[in-house]
Amino acid sequence: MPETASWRLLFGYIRPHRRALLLGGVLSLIGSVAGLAMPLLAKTVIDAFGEQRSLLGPVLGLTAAVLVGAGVGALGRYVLERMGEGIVYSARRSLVDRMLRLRVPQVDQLKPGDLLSRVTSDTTLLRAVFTDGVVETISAVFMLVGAIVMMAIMDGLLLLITLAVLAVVGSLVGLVMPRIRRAAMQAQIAVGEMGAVLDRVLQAFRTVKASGAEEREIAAVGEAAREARDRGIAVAWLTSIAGISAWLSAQLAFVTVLGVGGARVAAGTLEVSSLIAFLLYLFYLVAPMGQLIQGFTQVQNGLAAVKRIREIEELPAEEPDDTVYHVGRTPAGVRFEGVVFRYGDDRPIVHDDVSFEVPAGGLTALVGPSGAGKSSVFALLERFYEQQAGTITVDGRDIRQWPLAELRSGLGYVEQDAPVLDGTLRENLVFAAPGVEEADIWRVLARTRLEDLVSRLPEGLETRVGHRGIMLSGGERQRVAIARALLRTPRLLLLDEATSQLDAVNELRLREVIAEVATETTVLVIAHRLSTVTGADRIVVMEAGRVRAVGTHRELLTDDDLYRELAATQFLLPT
Ligand SMILES: Nc1ncnc2c1ncn2[C@@H]1O[C@H](COP(=O)(O)OP(=O)(O)OP(=O)(O)O)[C@@H](O)[C@H]1O
Repeated sequence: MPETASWRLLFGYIRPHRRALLLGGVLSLIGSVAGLAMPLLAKTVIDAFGEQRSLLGPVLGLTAAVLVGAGVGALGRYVLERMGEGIVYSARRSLVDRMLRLRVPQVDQLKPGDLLSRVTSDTTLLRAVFTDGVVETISAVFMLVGAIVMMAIMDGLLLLITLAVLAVVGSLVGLVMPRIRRAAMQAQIAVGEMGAVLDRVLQAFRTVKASGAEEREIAAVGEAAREARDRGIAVAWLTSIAGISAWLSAQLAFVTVLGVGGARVAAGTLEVSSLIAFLLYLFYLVAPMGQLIQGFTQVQNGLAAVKRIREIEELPAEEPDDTVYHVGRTPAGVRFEGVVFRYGDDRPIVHDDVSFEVPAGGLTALVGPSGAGKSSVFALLERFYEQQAGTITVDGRDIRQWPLAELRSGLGYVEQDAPVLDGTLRENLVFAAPGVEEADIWRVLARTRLEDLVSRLPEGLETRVGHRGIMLSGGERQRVAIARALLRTPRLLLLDEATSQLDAVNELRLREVIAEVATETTVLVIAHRLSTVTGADRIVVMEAGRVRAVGTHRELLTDDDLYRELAATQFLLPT
């Protein structure tokens, strides 16, 4: 991946904050200038002392430099930290925006825990790039150049010695930096991996316990944490090698300058005050060199983080569309014609020339053995995936021609294991139709037989249902999902095995509900239990990616062997 693209993205984040960066940078520089003036001012104090002049002026100058240096420096720091928080905020906003618009096939390939760590952990590293990274680097360079200029004014020979030492440090740091970047990238990957392992455990918390797998999973998370620690240590190790070399070189330069300078003072070719000021400047080099190394490291960390953020931002995403579509309530008709579909070039074929029609209104059922490709029909209709060949039309119009948001706003979708989201029951119900009227909520609750549940709950509709609706029973969760889809007043309701977790009484009621809904809209239901769909207007029998028969329950009992077999195993054959 080209570095320039990472830099471009990095500066894209800074653009809205460039004034703050400038202000913070200028304040920090003023602080540095004040710091830089101190040895010179110290020299004037010493000289005044030696020449028995008034100390008032030089001491006041020195005090002012100390106060300005500290005050302005602190203010500059605050401005930069504030800007850093702003950058993290906008990076998180844009990353989350992108993430939620990613296409389903891309998200299939990603690990949720790793995605989470990119939003929470990687973005925080951006803060340091500009506060500790770029600004500190600039101010360190300024300090270094300033100190070198001052030293040049004082003594050329001593400066040469110092520069020779700096050259050694510079080349060493140059060698270490690419390694720091690689290690920083690996450290971030390791943190993401740990997030992914942890997420896996938390998603299957009960199964982990029931399988007695706690120890193994603790070890797996621990292993990922150890990896993250080791990678972090590698960065720290490389940074300290660079840091200690800078420090040692400064000490070496100090001793040499002291020796050579001392000899020259003894020979009378150098003033003591100049040697002291020179040595002070030499010490001034140590801090900026450390700062420079720290700054470089932060920039490397930031670049590694930006690379991980870019990986997500560069994935194909759906176009944002905030148009409010008024799709009406007229039932929609659907047609699959010669559809060929597989989930990826290297995946087996899922739909092999699938053609069938769902007329507007009424109840159509999709049945067939597991893996026949029934749920994939819904995934294609929602345009989560694109078919490789053939056409799918809604109301006679190719779904690729519909604005995505308009297409989806006419669909109610209850997926297999439809999730209930953490939040209140009300939030879950109005999730797909936020502006819905109270009366509509109660009408749908009555339809899905959820009124009893609501009256039993301590806070009614405002009761929190827990992560993934854990405080509800399986059947209740499923009915909540159906109610949610119905509140969208869909033109086409897609129910994927919607009744599999309901008890016999509720299933019967729901069958009535589906029949009722089918008088108002088009209902396409996937059912394993044929009992739910025997009354359907039309049943499409799928097997191994093909449509093998279409008809009513009665017709199929006589015409289709597979259907008869399915019915026989479910005790549905007429006696
Ligand atoms: N996201 C996916 N990525 C890759 N392959 C998938 C994906 N979803 C489903 N498949 C594969 O596609 C095939 C058809 O799956 P599909 O869910 O459509 O079948 P189904 O008829 O609904 O089965 P079931 O009744 O068991 O839910 C299966 O072999 C499955 O492994």
